Amino acid sequence: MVMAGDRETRRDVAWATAREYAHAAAEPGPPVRVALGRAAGLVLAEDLVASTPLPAFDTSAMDGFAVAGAGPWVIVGSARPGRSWAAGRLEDGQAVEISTGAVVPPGARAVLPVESAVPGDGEVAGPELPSGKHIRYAGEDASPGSLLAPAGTRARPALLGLAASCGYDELLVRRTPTVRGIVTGDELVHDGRPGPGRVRDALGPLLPSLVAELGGRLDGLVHVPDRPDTVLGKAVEAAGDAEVVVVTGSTSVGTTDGLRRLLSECDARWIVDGVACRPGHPQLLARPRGGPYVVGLPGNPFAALTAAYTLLGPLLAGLSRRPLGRLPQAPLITPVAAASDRTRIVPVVWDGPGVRPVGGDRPAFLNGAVLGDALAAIPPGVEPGRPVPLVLLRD
Ligand SMILES: Nc1nc2c(c(=O)[nH]1)N[C@H]1C(S)=C(S)[C@@H](COP(=O)(O)OP(=O)(O)OC[C@H]3O[C@@H](n4cnc5c(N)ncnc54)[C@H](O)[C@@H]3O)O[C@H]1N2
Ligand code: MOO
Repeated sequence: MVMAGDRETRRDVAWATAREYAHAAAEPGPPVRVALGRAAGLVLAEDLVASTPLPAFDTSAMDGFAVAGAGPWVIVGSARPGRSWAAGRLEDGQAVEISTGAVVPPGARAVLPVESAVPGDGEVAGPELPSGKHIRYAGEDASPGSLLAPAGTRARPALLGLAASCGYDELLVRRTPTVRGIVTGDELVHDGRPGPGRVRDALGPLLPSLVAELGGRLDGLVHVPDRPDTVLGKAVEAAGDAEVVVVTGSTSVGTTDGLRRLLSECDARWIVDGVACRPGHPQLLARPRGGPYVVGLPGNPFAALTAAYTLLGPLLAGLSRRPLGRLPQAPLITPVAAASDRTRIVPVVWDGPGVRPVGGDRPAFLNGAVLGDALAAIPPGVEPGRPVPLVLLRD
């Protein structure tokens, strides 16, 4: 368990530690019960366990004949999905024509697939089959009470199908954390081409899908000028009904960058005050008392993106009680010099057994992140050829 520290201990935190701090700081709200059809994408708040044996009954894995004893077998009836052969127990020398998914009659020893069956007059012959062949026995996949998915698993399509197979009509899940966006910058324009003194806002357009990808829901976005400070303060206050407020720009030390000052003035608890990485160094995470978490992303767009994967992603995971998990690792095929004192974050593509930098990764340029499969987080001082952690940009 990572404990909260004072501001000094939260300055220029190592990149991997910053992720842990953000994750550990999250205090999720109570879970809610929702209909299965509304649970897509939400995170389980309790373990998913099998409530019945799976399959729930002995069932045929093949279209053919359920047979008892040695052949040839006299055909005494048929069994279809949803319509069982109800005439009691199959005796040796008898067969029931059966469809895949139908209940296997008691007494049947195996299912003879139709392709192996030799039809006769009211009977069927075929090769000898090992006992149990092509029968899926009740409880073979899971017995009642067995753990199918732990709390913290996201309800992806397979989980929804599995829950339905088990007979669940509702699931206990975490609400998707709500996020409010505040984009700061007097120089920003929202349409047309960039030009001298005109910077096209890149973060407003990317925030909704980035937040969704990281497990939250952006439920509002405002643009505020850099000055006066009170404007940013009022915007943060107005966003108080969201769980997380993301402020872009304003993270640095210039006269127009008021976020740190604002958070200090309201006596916020500092969770991360700068991360020892490049780009993204000035990012921050703090929580004004009784208020939402405030994530500060640097204004430079690639720096903001890397910062979102560093602090916002782990925070949102924590708010849904999703585990942080261990990042996948791979070596860099083309060596990249590690920095001595900070993590370097570099977009990379897969290349055989490793990854290689794709370029286009200066702090304001998103091209590398567009083309990359992952962001490699190259720890300080790591030796060339060693595996480095990867934040995947694509599934
Ligand atoms: N004296 C220092 N100056 C700076 C430092 C430092 O340590 N000492 N750190 C630099 C680093 S690193 C970064 S990153 C930036 C972070 O600055 P802010 O978060 O305060 O952001 P701004 O100053 O407002 O903008 C920086 C840059 O990004 C452009 N920008 C801002 N918002 C957007 C947007 N929505 N879409 C596209 N581009 C945006 C803005 O025009 C600036 O060019 O601070 C350095 N300075
Ligand atoms: O850290 Mo800044 O984010 O390098 O550009």
